Amino acid sequence: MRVDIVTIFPTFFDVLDISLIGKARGSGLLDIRAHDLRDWTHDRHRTVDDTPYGGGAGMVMKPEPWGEALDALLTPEAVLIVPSPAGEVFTQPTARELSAEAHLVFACGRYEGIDQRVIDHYAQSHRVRLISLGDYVLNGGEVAAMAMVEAVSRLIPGVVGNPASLVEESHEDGLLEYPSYTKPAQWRGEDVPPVLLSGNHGAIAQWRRDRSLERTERVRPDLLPEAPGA
Ligand SMILES: N#Cc1c(-c2ccc3cc[nH]c3c2)n[nH]c1N
Repeated sequence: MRVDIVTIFPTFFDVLDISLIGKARGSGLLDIRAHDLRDWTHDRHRTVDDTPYGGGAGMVMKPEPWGEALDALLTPEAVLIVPSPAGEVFTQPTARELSAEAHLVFACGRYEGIDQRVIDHYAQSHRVRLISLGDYVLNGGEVAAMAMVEAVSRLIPGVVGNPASLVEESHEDGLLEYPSYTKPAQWRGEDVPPVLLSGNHGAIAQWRRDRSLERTERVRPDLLPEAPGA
């Protein structure tokens, strides 16, 4: 998978050089490139923003640099992802969907956002998705893009060593994951649940399912599957 990220803070994505994603980049599984939007400006101050038409506080990102950048980076099959609080909320199904794509291009806005004509222009020729990380306000699209790149990349075969570890995770089966334990068997007077030491794999699987349902009912009842006939 190729991922291009356009931002005025390209060094923000240096962290993608480490850990599993860094290894996947090294092995060629992932081709992730961060680009400085200002490389597509032509004035002495490398200007990327201007005052909003209609007045109001803040600045809006100019369309010209974005047009030159996206013309240079978009391929016909690319999905253009614009992190935005006005977008669809990013979920594990969204991550799985995007992990099947060959090319993702992230347009990370700042200030009050990107001139709407950029989104409208590329929607005529490409799949464009406005995606929100959640219902809270960030200062720009970079944090959201980073989260999405990690959530999508880890689903690509070969990026995470043991694919089985992707199965029993929160949200992968639509529920929150069960609690996990490791050695020592006793710690500060607390014991590991005995069933986990029993070697009875059926009982362990059932205990884990019960804990997952219990946790989901308590913390995220909205994730519970509808009762049949509800
Ligand atoms: N995704 C997402 C966002 C944002 C966001 C995204 C882009 C820009 C550009 C200027 N301000 C932004 C906020 N806020 N909250 C979210 N969940």
